[in-house]
Amino acid sequence: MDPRTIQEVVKKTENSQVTMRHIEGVPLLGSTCDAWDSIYGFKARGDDILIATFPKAGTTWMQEIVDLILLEGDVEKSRRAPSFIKVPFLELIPLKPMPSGVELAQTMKSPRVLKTHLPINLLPPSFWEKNVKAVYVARNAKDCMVSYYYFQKISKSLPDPGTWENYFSTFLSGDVPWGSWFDHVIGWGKAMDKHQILFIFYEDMIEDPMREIRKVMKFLGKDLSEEVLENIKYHTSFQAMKENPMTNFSLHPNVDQTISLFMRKGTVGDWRNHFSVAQNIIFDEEYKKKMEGSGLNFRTEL
Ligand SMILES: Nc1ncnc2c1ncn2[C@@H]1O[C@H](COP(=O)(O)OS(=O)(=O)O)[C@@H](OP(=O)(O)O)[C@H]1O
Repeated sequence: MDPRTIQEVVKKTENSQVTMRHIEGVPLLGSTCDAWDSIYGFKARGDDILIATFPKAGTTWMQEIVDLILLEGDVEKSRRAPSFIKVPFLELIPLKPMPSGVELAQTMKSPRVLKTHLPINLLPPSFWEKNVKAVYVARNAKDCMVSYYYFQKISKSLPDPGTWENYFSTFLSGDVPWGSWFDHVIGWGKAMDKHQILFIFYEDMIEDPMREIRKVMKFLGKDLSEEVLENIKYHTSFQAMKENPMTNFSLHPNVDQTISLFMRKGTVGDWRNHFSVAQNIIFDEEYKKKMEGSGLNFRTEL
């Protein structure tokens, strides 16, 4: 990316105010709400591949895996641009001169890989009209909460998370950008019956990345050699992505990594270092109520 573009956005961001509003009861960034008609009216193509997640569930990791599968393991080509440019973020409206997700997607050749954090009920209908394949990555809520807390501290596009104590309640009540983790995973989980959705757990990716990469490969209709798959696994490991400027967000104008890194820990169970005993009890009670009958089994440790 042109360094002048980055500087321009950094300056504007410093003076901008983050606002949140609602679309159908879901809290979203004000800029997304302002542009809602163009986002909801987005024209998907039949060969698009959608990566859908609740924030911090492993989106960037899956983006790299999908990109490398499509490129049949060509690492050089995968470094053609930062992950947030090569995979347009559908509902994101960054400050000018950065293009919006929709604008970026419209200029791209097929097959496009697209990112969204939208809950299923807000997804532009053209995705299902065109029978687009979607990979949904789900991560347990406790680790998502911790990861999101740190990300809200470093992202200038998101509201400040406040104290951990306050954030715990805010997250649990679903008052964070993109709303309730519970509604998100349950909604996308149910949609598996009707649409081409591959549901992948972050915890499974940590446990056995090769197994999960193979699932994605098959879903995308590819057949790659063991050697290529090993290479993809290596280049999408936490360490490799942490060192790669194209994936570690060091080139992102709205993320200040002096407080915390984007590639922060990449583990299962970091919530134990943040949840108090009381918070854990409150969380588990709420979780039981909300997730009963969902058929989804999340692991909070391996
Ligand atoms: N390769 C790999 N292996 C393991 N973990 C990884 C990997 N890549 C990203 N991550 C971790 O994913 C978290 C960021 O999530 P997202 O990419 O979904 O963020 S975002 O919502 O798109 O901003 C964030 O989690 P935390 O470390 O727990 O904060 C990243 O470290």
